[in-house]
Amino acid sequence: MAKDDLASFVAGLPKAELHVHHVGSASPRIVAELAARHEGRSPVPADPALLAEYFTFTDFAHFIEVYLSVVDLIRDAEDVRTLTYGVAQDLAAQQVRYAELTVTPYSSVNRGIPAEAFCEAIEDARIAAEKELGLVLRWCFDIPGEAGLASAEQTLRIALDQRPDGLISFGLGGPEIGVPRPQFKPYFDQARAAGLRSVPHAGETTGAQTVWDAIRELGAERIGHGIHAAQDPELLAYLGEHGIPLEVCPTSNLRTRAVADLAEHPLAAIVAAGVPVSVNSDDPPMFGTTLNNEYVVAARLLDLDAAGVAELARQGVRHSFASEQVKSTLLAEIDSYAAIA
Ligand SMILES: O=c1[nH]cnc2c1ncn2[C@@H]1O[C@H](CO)[C@@H](O)[C@H]1O
Repeated sequence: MAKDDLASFVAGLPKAELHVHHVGSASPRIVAELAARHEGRSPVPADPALLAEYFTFTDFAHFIEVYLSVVDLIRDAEDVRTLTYGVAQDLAAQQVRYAELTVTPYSSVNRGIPAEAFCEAIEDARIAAEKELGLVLRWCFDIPGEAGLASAEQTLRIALDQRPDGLISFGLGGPEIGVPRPQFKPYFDQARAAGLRSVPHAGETTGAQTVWDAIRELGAERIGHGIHAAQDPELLAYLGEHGIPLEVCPTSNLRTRAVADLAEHPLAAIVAAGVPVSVNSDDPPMFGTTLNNEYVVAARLLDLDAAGVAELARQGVRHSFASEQVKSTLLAEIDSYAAIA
C-alpha cells in the first residue's frame, strides 16, 4: 500500500492511545503560550522553530532535562487545564476515541500547584473532552523515577486521597538507569490493592531484567516500552503466554537514543514472538511525531497493509483498561471503517 494511501487510511482510523504523557504532549502552540507567559524566566523558547531545535536530544538524560524544563512552565491550575484540553484536542483530531494519559502529579504539586486543584483541572478537561470532542480520557498517575521514593510516596498519596474519577492506573516513568524497579514494590502493592492497574515503564533504556522486575515486583499488567525484552527469548515467551502487552513507541525510542536507528527497532521480533503490543506516541511534539505517524512507522516495520493496520488499532483497544462497553463500541467503529476504506 502506497505510503500516502496508508497515511490517509490511518488518519481516519478510530484509535486508542495507551502510552502518551501529559506534559510530553504539550503542542508547540501551548508550549509557546506558556513560555511567553514566563518570558525570560525559562530556557524553553517560545518560537516554534527554536522549539523544534530545543526538542533535539543527545541522550535520554538530556531528554528528561528538557522534559522537566517544560514541566516548569506549568505554574497554576489554569495552565494544567489549558494543557490537558489542548492535548485532548490534538488526540481527537487524530480520531483517537479513547486515551490513557500518563500524568505526573508529583512534578506539578512539587512546584506549588495543590493536589486538589491539579486534579480538578484535569478532571474538568476530561469531562469537557468527552462532551465536546467525543474522546474518553483516563489517567495513569506515574512516579517520576528520577525523583525517587519521596515522589513514589507522594504520587501514591495523591492517587489515593484525591482519586479523580478518571484515574485507572499507576505507573513509573523517568530514567531506568540507577532507578531499580523493586524499591517501588510497596507503592505498587498499595495502588493495586486500591484497584489501580499497574503499568510501569521498563526495558526502554535498560535490559530484560528491568522488565522481569516490573512483572515480578510491581505486578505489571502492561509494560511501558519494554522493547529490550527482545534480548531474552524466555521473557518474550512469558509475555506472550501471559498476555502482557508492550506499549511500543517507535519514534520515541529513536529520539531518546533507546535504539540507534529504526532499522534496528525490535518491534518485528517482538510481534513474531507472539507478544501483544500497542502502538503509541509517548511525547509526540517532543519527538516530532504524532500517533498517526507512529502507526505508519509501525506498518513499515511490520510490513502491514490496511487490514494489518486496522488490527493494530484493535489491539490498542483490546489492551486498554476501557470498559467493555467502550471497547465494543470502538471495535465496531474500527470494523465499519476498515470495511469501507
Ligand atoms: O519515554 C519516556 N520514558 C520515561 N519517562 C518519560 C518518557 N516520556 C516522558 N517521561 C516522563 O518524564 C518524566 C520526568 O520526570 C517522568 O515522570 C515520565 O513520566
